[in-house]
Amino acid sequence: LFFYIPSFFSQKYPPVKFLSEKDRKRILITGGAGFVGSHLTDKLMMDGHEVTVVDNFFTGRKRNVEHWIGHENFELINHDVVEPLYIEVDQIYHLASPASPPNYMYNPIKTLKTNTIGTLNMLGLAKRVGARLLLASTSEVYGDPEVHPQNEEYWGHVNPIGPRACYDEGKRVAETMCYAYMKQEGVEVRVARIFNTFGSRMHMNDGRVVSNFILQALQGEPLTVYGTGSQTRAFQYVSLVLLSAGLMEVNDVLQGNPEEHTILEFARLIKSLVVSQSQIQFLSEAQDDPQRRRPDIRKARMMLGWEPVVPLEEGLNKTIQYFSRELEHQANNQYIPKPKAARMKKGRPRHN
Ligand SMILES: O=C(O)[C@H]1O[C@H](OP(=O)(O)OP(=O)(O)OC[C@H]2O[C@@H](n3ccc(=O)[nH]c3=O)[C@H](O)[C@@H]2O)[C@H](O)[C@@H](O)[C@@H]1O
Repeated sequence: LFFYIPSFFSQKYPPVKFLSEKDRKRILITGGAGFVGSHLTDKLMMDGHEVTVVDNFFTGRKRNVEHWIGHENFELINHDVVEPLYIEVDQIYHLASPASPPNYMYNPIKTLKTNTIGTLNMLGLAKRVGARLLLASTSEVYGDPEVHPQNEEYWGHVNPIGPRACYDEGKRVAETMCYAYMKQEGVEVRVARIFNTFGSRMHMNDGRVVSNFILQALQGEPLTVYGTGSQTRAFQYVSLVLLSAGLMEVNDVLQGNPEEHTILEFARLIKSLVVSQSQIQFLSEAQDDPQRRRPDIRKARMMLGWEPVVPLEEGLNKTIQYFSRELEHQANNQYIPKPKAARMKKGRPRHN
């Protein structure tokens, strides 16, 4: 005997707001199953919109959005943005791209295609259906910056043939494409330059510093500091990025937490939050590693009333809890991956 149980009886979803036809938008999120994209998916779903996630699952994971599968407002499409996409939408959040240095350097040509052809495809879609498009850009467009802190007007200092170029230059030309489509075709575009972000749903093998240090500290392995550790970053907890939903209303604002730390300070902080006996191990520095980075968020403050809401330590503690659960989960599955050796290869010495 076969009983049909409609999915709304058997499935529990996070609560979603009801929006009238007029207020409800059809929103496409490329890279919506990734670390940042899946948090944005949650926010826009809970706000009551219809969300279509497009992901090729190179670094994104179905697990990150599985709690929405089957919901009438949600759709998940396994699709690579390098191929054109024909759907009807009102807004596009274009996040698709590997983001961590070891991931984007794994296949630089593919990273370039994703950020160039992928962005052209999404702008073409935006033009065709009259949708507004937000590009998730990055502080990496500044390269190894000569101006500190970085603001919206700074043009950056990028090595166009270095190991990071596939991503840095890919995102730079993606920004250029957005403005060309705006000026030439009248497409409404928004560019958000997002600074170093961390939080739950980062992949264990992500290779960025926060997930590496937390996993190393939790597993009693040495924390791998590249170079002297005197290079700086300003880290924001992922919930902050979600305010970028508001960025659909305001143009070109930097997004980040202006609290700047050296990587060595950061290693010590994580060690103490985890209460870990791990050593700190110094490895050779990564080529073209930006030495100082911090956003000047005056414009965001003025235009959005925007402030970092989650203090660094609180965000780190939440992320530590997330990775502890991940490790337990993996242990139950008998498979404990080590954080990826994320070091970038030093290139051939340059002749100066
Ligand atoms: O978030 C950003 O604004 C951009 O910058 C990041 O690049 P990066 O800042 O180099 O991010 P990490 O790989 O987390 O490295 C941060 C610093 O920690 C160092 N690091 C990294 C990993 C590690 O195990 N040890 C270590 O000392 C790196 O050399 C670097 O100086 C990533 O490329 C992107 O996710 C993003 O677009």
